[in-house]
Amino acid sequence: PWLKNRWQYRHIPGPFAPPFIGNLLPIFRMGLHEYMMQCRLRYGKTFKLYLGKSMLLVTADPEVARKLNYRMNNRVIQGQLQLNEDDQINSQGLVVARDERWRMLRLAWQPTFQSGCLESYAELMDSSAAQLAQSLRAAADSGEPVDMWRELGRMTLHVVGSTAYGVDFHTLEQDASSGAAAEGAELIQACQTVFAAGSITRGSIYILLNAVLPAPRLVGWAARTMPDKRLTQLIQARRTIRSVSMDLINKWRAAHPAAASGTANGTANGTANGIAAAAETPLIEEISAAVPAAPAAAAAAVADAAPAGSRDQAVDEAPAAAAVGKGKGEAVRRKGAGMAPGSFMGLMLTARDKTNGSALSDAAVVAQANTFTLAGYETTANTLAYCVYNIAAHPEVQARLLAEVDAYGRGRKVAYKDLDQFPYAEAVVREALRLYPPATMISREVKAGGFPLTPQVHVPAGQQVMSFLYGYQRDPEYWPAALEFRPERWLPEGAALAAKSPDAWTPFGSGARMCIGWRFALQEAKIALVRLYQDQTYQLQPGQVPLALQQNITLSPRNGVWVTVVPRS
Ligand code: HEM
Repeated sequence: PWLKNRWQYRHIPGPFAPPFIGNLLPIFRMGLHEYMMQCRLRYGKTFKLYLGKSMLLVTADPEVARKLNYRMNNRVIQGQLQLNEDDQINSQGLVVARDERWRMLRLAWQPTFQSGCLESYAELMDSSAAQLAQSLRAAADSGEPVDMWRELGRMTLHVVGSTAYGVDFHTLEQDASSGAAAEGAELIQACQTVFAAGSITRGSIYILLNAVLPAPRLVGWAARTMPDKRLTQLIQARRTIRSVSMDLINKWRAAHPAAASGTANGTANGTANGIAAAAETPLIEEISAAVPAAPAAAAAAVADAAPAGSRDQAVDEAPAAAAVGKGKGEAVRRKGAGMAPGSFMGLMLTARDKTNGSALSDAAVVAQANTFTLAGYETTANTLAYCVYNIAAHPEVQARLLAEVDAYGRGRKVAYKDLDQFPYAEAVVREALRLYPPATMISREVKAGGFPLTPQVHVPAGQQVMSFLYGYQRDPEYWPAALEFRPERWLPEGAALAAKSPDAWTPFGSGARMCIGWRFALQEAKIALVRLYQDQTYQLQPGQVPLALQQNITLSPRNGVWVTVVPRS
């Protein structure tokens, strides 16, 4: 395939790539996102590069990316090491699922993100943000610098616990040395490890070998037999997250005995924290007996949803660059069927495949919960950390944000009905997502019929194409003052700085497979910004401008965002 690829795509420009290692050396040196940016500048909007032995076909043209994302529904998850049952479990999550299975899962997830639910999450998000602000107050008193990236991660995980599962993950407690707070700290550590250790450049040597050597089984065998430190940490971290998910299933079953009684392993067999027990729990097991009907609200919501994959639905939902600042999502304020916070697990456990009536196995439910926990943790924490960094680095932005926050009222809860009162905070979030998109590129597998990547190159079915959104979101062809942090470009007054293409801002992807949590994330970020700036500001520790970035699974601050917390008078 290596030789065939090189021949077949010889007309697509790209850097010289030696066999096996491909372009890994410069990628190691400057990071994948920066290297791809260089390729974009040197070779144009369509190029190829080699991530070890695998070729990446890349488009940095937002219009081509839109066509690709709307037409293709599967993504390729590259070079996964198959180590243990956690890999089998995680391959069933919504991010990885394909075709009909993905469609079924997407429908099952959807009610969680409808307006009715988002409304009920607002209070929980507000409470988590207020708790974080309160805990940062202690840092203000002591004058000790804090890493806002990590602090914000404590909050985003707290929000996942309360909104999706109706539990307190205890990640916001000040003293994490024992009890539930220590378990919360363990969960945070596990999430951080998954994101840090899963990358080619910073992860286990076996992840690198798997990218380079054309012998995945051999590498898999060696990794299982002689795991290195990073891999051992990764395996342990995944086990921790899975245990928490399993514990949440058990808790749900214990709290809903009537609904759970119909399930094969519907007994609450967790220990106090579930972490020890879950490792022994037989996970890969189908729910065989009659399954209770989905909760009425969920069923109604699923029935109402447009068929996933339809272009209309995606267009309706997509937060296109051009639309922002005008209607600001009236469409997304449609009232959905209200689900109580914490219903995610119930939705998953009672979801059924319409085609054959089967329920999700426990493994599949664990996979969805793992996905929610991880997706809800890292991306939003990164986004908010980029906001804090940029606000601190731009005094004029901070002044305007503070004016908006003060106009609402210091110490006041941020209510869902008032979210329209923070256009500037929203502009800050959108601008941070433009310059620092946590996902720098997204993948699609070309389906039958192929895809016209350029007028000369028709990509055949099965091939992966990446949309390099980090590239076009920073491209002066689409953005005036492209590399400047200018939130006003998202407001009517900043029309001269607005995007020149409605497709040039896609931090959440696009098409039917677009991020399912985008409204959740924007809402959380906005509420958090208001709360965090009500009583304090954050001053950057010296030496952090420009911010050092690194591309692991997400684009994250390489050394965190270190600030001193300054109380407001
Ligand atoms: C600022 C925060 C976030 C960013 C920047 C982000 C970005 C993305 C992107 C770029 C994709 C791929 C879209 C595509 O392929 O077209 C994605 C998918 C996904 N995101 Fe997010 N995301 C964020 C927050 C969240 C949250 C809070 C959740 C909720 C739990 C979430 C859950 C997911 C899931 C499940 C998918 C896969 C959807 C599918 O394949 O159908 N994300 N996200």
